[in-house]
Amino acid sequence: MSASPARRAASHLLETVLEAQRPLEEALDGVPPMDPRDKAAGHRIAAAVLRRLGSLDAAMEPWLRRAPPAPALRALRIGAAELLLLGTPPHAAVASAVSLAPRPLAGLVNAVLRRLAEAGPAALDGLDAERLDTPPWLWAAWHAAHGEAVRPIAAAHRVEAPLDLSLRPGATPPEGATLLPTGTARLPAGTRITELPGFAEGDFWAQDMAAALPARLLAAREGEHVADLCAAPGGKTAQLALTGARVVAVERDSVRMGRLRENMLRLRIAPELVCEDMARWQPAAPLDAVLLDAPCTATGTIRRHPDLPHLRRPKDVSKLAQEQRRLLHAAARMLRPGGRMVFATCSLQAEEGEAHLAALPEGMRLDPIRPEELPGLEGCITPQGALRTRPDQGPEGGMDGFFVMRLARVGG
Ligand SMILES: C[S@@+](CC[C@H](N)C(=O)[O-])C[C@H]1O[C@@H](n2cnc3c(N)ncnc32)[C@H](O)[C@@H]1O
Repeated sequence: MSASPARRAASHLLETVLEAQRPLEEALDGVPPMDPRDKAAGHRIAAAVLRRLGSLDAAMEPWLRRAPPAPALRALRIGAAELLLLGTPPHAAVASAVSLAPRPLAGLVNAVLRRLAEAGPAALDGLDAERLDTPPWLWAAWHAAHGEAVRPIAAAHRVEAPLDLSLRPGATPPEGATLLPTGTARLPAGTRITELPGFAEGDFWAQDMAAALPARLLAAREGEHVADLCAAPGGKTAQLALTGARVVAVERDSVRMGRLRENMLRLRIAPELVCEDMARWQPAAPLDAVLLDAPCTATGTIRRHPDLPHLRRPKDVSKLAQEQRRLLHAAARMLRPGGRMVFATCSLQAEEGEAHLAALPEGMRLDPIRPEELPGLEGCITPQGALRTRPDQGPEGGMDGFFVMRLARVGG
């Protein structure tokens, strides 16, 4: 038996993420041409392995004397995920994993997976899944930042996020969607946005419920001159432009700017586009408001990107936090007296969030977020008036982890 295209795709994805240390999205682009359904099935298997890697390895450990070579380990992990998490019939899961393994190691893969098939999903019982599936440095950082919530945060990462949509004003939510109190329409995980009626017409775009909050908190008004300073792929640009404000979208990466352009075309929005490092860009006149959705480790989006815990390192956090400070200061210089800024990161790391409150740019003060601005999420407002969301919070299905603070330039 030769391995199915879906399992070969899964193996390629795992090799690219875990061994080559490249992002899953990039790995997906590199999958050899195949039926899209096979590719989607391979993606689903690889994502399950990445989400539960520690647990799967722990479940197999009793039958492994030492770590097998990488190709055999990949086959074992794929087989284990299918047996323990994805409900694949045992004979198919074992046989296909065996066919993925290099010849001399096929016997080992067969022996281990047969034992695992006998145990079934109960092989995961009693394991400390939250800890096993979270790199220790992230666990420690989240424990320091969020206390006992570290465990529910880790548990939330086991589940794929729903598809959240931001709607164009006046658009009807797609059938079957739940309308959340903040205005986001929520559909089950795995829903394909491009297949929803209204997609081509630009009635909505994908945007996590928490990701829709920063632009709302900026409260741009018709006629105001506003910049979205780290704009691609443009979810927040769309929100700002649909208020009637005059929006300029600044993005440094030309490929990502191309995606933003396409999204704006579909949504029938025409902001001004500037492809440049925002720290070098100067508006023609001081601005009324800026949104700075700064580059970050994105650890608040692990439910959507299960590769992140395997790719990020502690040094990335400090490097990005430093870059965020640089951009924060540059953004502050663009505002008129009285002008507003919303700073956001989709990170759970305090260094990329709460720590910035202690070092505001000169001439800027905190403009505390008020509970009445966020009905249903009042508990996510920090004592200082910033917003902290976590994946274990919010309505059924959770939300991404974001830090958001609103600042105002003194005077005016
Ligand atoms: C968190 S993403 C923005 C997501 C976007 N705001 C949205 O809602 O769709 C950060 C973006 O900032 C861009 N970026 C990073 N550094 C930048 C800089 N110095 N100037 C402009 N854009 C930058 C990245 O290429 C990336 O597209």
